[in-house]
Amino acid sequence: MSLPDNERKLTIAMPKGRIFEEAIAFLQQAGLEVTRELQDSRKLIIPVENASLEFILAKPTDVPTYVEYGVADVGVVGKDVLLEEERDVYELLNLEIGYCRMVVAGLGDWKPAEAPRVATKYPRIASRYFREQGQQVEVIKLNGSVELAPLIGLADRIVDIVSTGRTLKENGLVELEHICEITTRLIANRASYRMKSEAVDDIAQKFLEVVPRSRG
Ligand SMILES: Nc1ncnc2c1ncn2[C@@H]1O[C@H](COP(=O)(O)OP(=O)(O)OP(=O)(O)O)[C@@H](O)[C@H]1O
Ligand SMILES: O=P(O)(O)OC[C@H]1O[C@H](OP(=O)(O)OP(=O)(O)O)[C@H](O)[C@@H]1O
Repeated sequence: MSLPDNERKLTIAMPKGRIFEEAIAFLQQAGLEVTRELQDSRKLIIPVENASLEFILAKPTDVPTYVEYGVADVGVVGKDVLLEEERDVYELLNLEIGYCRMVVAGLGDWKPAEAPRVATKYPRIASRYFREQGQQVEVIKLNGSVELAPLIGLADRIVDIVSTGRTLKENGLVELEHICEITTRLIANRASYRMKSEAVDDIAQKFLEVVPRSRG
């Protein structure tokens, strides 16, 4: 028995930006049809005819929002965003791409301050981490160029993502504490997971077969 269209068609939220190309390569390896339109155009909604699929291209931090509200059934997003946004979604699979790590960093001669201030794009992750460490700090939210903060005296430490380590090094900062490893995840809307279980399982299964190849 074939399912009605609204139970088969799956909307996938994809993150624009840094992990887009790696995520697209992952989709291709999983056998999904990746059209020129998805790769090259400025369109934000890209249907895949014949495949009962539709992609929406979102800012990475918004992917869990689209999925929580069910306007996307599934989404591809970094663990950092999931930890920070705390959206009510299912985390289905670790795709093991987009590897980076979340760290505490500071100047090489860093010493504990009397009124410690931590600058970050990730205030929830930072607050949770220092609370768990039993340390009282003031967390200052920035939207980018976080490494600037200790250099100009806004904060004594930062919580940020490191991948090559180049940004820290070129700004005279060092990694002080490791918070967690970050990779890209497949997430699902809770209702879609039940109502469109066949289509969601199909994607998850296809992705699962690619994971061992992305490891390493
Ligand atoms: N070196 C890195 N720095 C930041 N994010 C990285 C890095 N390596 C992998 N990632 C992943 O890429 C995602 C961020 O992508 P991107 O920088 O395009 O998003 P953004 O932070 O919304 O962009 P913008 O810089 O425009 O605000 C993160 O959620 C993370 O999982
Ligand atoms: O270890 P690296 O390979 O140097 O990468 C880490 C840098 O990349 C990210 O910044 P991004 O380029 O997204 O710019 P932003 O500072 O505006 O967030 C992150 O916040 C670090 O600053």
